[in-house]
Amino acid sequence: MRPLAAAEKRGAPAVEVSGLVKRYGEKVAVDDLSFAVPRGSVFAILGPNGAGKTSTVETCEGFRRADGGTARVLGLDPVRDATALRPRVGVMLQAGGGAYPGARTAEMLHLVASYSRNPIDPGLLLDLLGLTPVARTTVKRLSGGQQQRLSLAMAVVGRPELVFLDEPTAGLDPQARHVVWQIVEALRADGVTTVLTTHYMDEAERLADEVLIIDAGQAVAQGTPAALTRGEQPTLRFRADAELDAEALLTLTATLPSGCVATSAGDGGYQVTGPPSAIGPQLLAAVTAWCADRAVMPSDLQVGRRTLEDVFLDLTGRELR
Ligand SMILES: Nc1ncnc2c1ncn2[C@@H]1O[C@H](COP(=O)(O)OP(=O)(O)OP(=O)(O)O)[C@@H](O)[C@H]1O
Repeated sequence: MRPLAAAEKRGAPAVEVSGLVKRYGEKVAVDDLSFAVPRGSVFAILGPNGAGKTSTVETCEGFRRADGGTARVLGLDPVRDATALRPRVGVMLQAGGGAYPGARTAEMLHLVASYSRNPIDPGLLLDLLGLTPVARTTVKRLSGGQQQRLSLAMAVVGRPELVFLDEPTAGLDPQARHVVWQIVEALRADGVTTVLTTHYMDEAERLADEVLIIDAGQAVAQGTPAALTRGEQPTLRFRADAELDAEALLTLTATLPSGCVATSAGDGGYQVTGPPSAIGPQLLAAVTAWCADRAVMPSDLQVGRRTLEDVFLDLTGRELR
């Protein structure tokens, strides 16, 4: 058995980033970012396009050098100790990169598996990820989604201790997304640490033990999804098949229990906020009665806590996508 590294003995984080700075010329992509990923956890880095997610993980993967601060991975330096880290860390690059275009799918996965002492059965992974029908197809002929799934298989086949997944489900169909989620859950059950980047809030909420929200290279919030979305104000949300202008929203507000206010949430969506005691059956009845009076059909009606997207909007005034 491999002797335990000193960092493991101390229960040190799997990844520890401290004051990280990454620049491209004048552009500061990562701006004094610090976070720690506990071993065995799923850690999601969430942020809009260009927030600095890929720059951060690629620095941790040893593909980029930090311009300031430090990144420690399994207690080691990702650039200097790259050789020692390679068998212990799985990497899934953005958009499914990393496979040789001329290799066949199964051949590629067997090759990666051959670098590991105790790999997962490649055939099993191909099956699980729906790649068996294209096992003999060359990588360059795979669809984008198939390349992405192969890239995930390559990241996990060697039973790494830590996996970096850069937007693992971007562009995948719902069924493939669920398979990816199941794999991440299986990794966690096996004690593997996963760091993933995403701009899907539902993915982060479903998978992550801890979420770091970044914007313009800086951390804007960090915590468990439950802690981040534990809003002071529960909210009722709905969509309507007709536009509700400011005047309509005022008349709706006037019919609601005291303290409740109806506002537009943009994009055909509306929300009612108010004191927690008022967000209940009476409110629901008042909203639907008002809609019925005006022959407005409400849809996607839900009462609940804030989503990570709401948190992000509150923090930055911008949408997550
Ligand atoms: N090689 C590069 N050269 C110049 N600028 C870069 C380079 N890579 C990234 N950037 C810039 O750095 C910023 C952060 O990019 P990065 O890819 O890390 O963000 P991201 O959060 O992963 O975005 P996305 O969700 O679009 O993948 C962006 O403004 C991007 O344009």
